[in-house]
Amino acid sequence: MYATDSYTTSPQTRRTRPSRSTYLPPHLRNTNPHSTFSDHTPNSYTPDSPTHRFPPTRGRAPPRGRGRGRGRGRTYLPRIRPTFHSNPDPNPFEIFEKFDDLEISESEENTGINYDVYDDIPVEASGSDIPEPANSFNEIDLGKALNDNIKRCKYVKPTPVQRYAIPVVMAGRDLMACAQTGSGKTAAFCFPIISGILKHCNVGLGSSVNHSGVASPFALILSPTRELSCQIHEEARKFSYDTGIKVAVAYGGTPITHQLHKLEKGVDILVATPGRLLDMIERAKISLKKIKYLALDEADRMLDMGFERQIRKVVEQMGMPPPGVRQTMLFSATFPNDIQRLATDFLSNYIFLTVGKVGSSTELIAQRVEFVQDINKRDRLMNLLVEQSAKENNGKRALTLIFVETKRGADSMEGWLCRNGFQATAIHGDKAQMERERALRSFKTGARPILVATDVAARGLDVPHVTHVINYDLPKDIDDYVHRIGRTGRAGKSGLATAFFCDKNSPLAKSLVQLMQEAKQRVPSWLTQYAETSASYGSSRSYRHGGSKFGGHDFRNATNMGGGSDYYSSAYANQAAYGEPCIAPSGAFTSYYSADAGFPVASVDSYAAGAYGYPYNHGSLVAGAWN
Ligand SMILES: Nc1ncnc2c1ncn2[C@@H]1O[C@H](COP(=O)(O)OP(=O)(O)OP(=O)(O)O)[C@@H](O)[C@H]1O
Repeated sequence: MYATDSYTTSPQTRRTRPSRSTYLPPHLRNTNPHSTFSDHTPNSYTPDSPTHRFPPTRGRAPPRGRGRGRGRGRTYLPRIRPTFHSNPDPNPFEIFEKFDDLEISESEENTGINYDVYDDIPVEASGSDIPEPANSFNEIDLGKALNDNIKRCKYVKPTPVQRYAIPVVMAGRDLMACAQTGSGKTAAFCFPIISGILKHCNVGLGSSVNHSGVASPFALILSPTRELSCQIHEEARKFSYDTGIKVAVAYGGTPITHQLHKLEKGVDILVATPGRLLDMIERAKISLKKIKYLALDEADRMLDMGFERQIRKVVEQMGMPPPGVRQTMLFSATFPNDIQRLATDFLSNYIFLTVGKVGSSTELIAQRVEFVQDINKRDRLMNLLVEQSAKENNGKRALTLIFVETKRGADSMEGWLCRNGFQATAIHGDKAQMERERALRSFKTGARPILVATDVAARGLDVPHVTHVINYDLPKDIDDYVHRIGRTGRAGKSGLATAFFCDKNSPLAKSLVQLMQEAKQRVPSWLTQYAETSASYGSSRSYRHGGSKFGGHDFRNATNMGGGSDYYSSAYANQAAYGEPCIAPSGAFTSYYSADAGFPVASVDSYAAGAYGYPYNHGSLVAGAWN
């Protein structure tokens, strides 16, 4: 732990909300000591919570063994047959299929992930007593069963968000984490949940379902879309394989009876979309009173206008233990300040973590923006697809994801592509759930290598081999653009994102230019001109609400900095990392790296800098930044 400070709850930070009329299902009434939360643990942040920068990992990675190189040092272990007696999962063969090979291997071969791309990634953490990051999975006490599954997944070492986030949650802390798309956030919240349940809960003793058939999971993972819930469910099942932990999923659009039937067999980790979950709670099929871990994936989306009411109901009015009793984790690639502020209602003394130039696209994604008038878009798309199929050789099918604005547009585009000889399918919110699942499956398998989608497919979906994302219609919000293009360039792989820009997209121009510059992309001069002249200047949601760039700052500090502060560049991070006291170009941060301590010890907090005896330069700070 970095015992850098001792913070007490600031009374001003305590937020109260008007009470709402609350429906409590019969089975929850007067039974739960936590069912009224008027005195819940307040958020114990102070606006001047310290921010820590961590050095890049370059040079600190554990030495590679002799296992590199074809055929050398590969560890062959006896093939493990699944032993289903200890895993009461109703359909274990699904899992067997997912593990293409259940052999446990230490080899770095076949992992398919280029960990080197993460070496220089900048990391910031703010809050009190921040646990130290881990360099390897072995350094974290995850338990043998989970470690075996990590090896089965061929995860050789943690991605940066995993290195930093897992120790935070394992230390019992709440977390708001912001990390680039495709950087492994799912495992970052699943691993500590699984490990915690194995250590602290009575798994397998029938505790997760009572005699009246009400299931009481220990962990709840909420996500905004049905497909993402299914994906997290599959991941969590893989990670829990052979541990005895039961994972279930609840999402709408399919008959509830099948899902209820599964719940009756018990559930330790429930992955759900909010609407279906509320339905199940109201039918007295799920109780939240034993929840120890609550994770919100795509947390900014979960708390924006579309979902906030439902999330509040689930978290605050359905008997779930309050913040401080349960542990809460919020993850996303983007975190606007206004949403961060809302989220504090669900958190207690949390750590805010940003990994990477957060909210920005990774540099692994090559971004191209073309000026195309609406009337010419189909022609241009056709040319792109023809060029692309000409390049596809080696019999390998690359997958292309095309984003359009409307559901009708998606259907019409699907029909047009098919009529023109392309194997396309479409996914959007008006399709029946079975059709949605069929579309996604045929895309994933390559049977239909072109998927036309609305934003329903923008967040979280992890489809390997998506090499090209085309924004046929650009979204209105830059965060949506970040999530959309993040369907490619995942897990260290590279990808291409093409956007068709026309006059009506000019409000997005400024944020698009800044995003592209952050990701070191070539920005066409016409787009820069649009950015300079368009109404995007001063436009509210188009560019990083609250002024913090790419949603990557702890709003507790950002509000104190008067907003508008620049995120530091890699060069700046490196400067800090190599031991030089330095001032961020915009005066946003002061950061030092201590050779003795091995980590950066000072940050935005002048007290923190002073405390470690380093010179502190107020010279370039933004006026009023510390008030
Ligand atoms: N430590 C690891 N080693 C190798 N691969 C990993 C590791 N962690 C995650 N992955 C793989 O990286 C891919 C992306 O992970 P994941 O879907 O969790 O990303 P994400 O950060 O949640 O993305 P998004 O922001 O789009 O939701 C997945 O295919 C996952 O299996």
